[in-house]
Amino acid sequence: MSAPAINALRDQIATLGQSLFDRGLTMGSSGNISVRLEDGGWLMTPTNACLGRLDPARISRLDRDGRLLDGDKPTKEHFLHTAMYQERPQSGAIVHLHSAHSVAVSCLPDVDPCDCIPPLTAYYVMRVGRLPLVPYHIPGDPGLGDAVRGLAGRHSAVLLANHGPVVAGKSLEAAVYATEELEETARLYLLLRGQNPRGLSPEQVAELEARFPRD
Ligand SMILES: O=C(O)[C@@H](O)C(=O)COP(=O)(O)O
Ligand SMILES: [Zn+2]
Repeated sequence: MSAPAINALRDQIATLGQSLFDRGLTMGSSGNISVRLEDGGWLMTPTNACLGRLDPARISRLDRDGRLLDGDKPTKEHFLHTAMYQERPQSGAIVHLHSAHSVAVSCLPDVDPCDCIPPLTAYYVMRVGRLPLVPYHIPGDPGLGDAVRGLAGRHSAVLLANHGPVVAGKSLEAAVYATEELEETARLYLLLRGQNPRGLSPEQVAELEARFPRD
């Protein structure tokens, strides 16, 4: 991959990171973003960086073995990102946020750990699908990578208990769109709690999955 192409990806991470941060989808220095490179390595946001103020030149570049090639020290969740990529060869980017409504759902005592949010809307099914809950781990625990590895082959998005969403997409733009859709649907789910909302039927979900296959 040429240096200009890698620099364009660095710029895109900074632009979309700022967009997410400016809309309050993650706070402070929370969240991290990565993009897979053609040589098998990755760009990852540095640890303790604010997604709203990323310097493209300081974004970490790792080789296929996870060694830092340039930029600052990568996110402490690099284990989590690389585990998800290993299970999802079709995915080109991953976004992890502390988006409030998704985090709120991740703290509820009664969510279905196999699927935390019901299929309320068509777009949610098209972009996210079934959302499993990953048991709580301390941030940066390599065990989080192992826990995600068992799920990521079948799910492009997972919800870390008492923490937040991790969403993969074919491209960075696709991963950001899916993360936004997840956050909006988490908000709807919380708005509708206690009202026995009518979700989509299994037949309606199956039709959407056949017509609009996810990555
Ligand atoms: O919650 C955490 O500590 C991490 O998952 C996170 O969101 C930010 O960590 P860094 O990417 O290492 O800054
Ligand atoms: Zn986090």
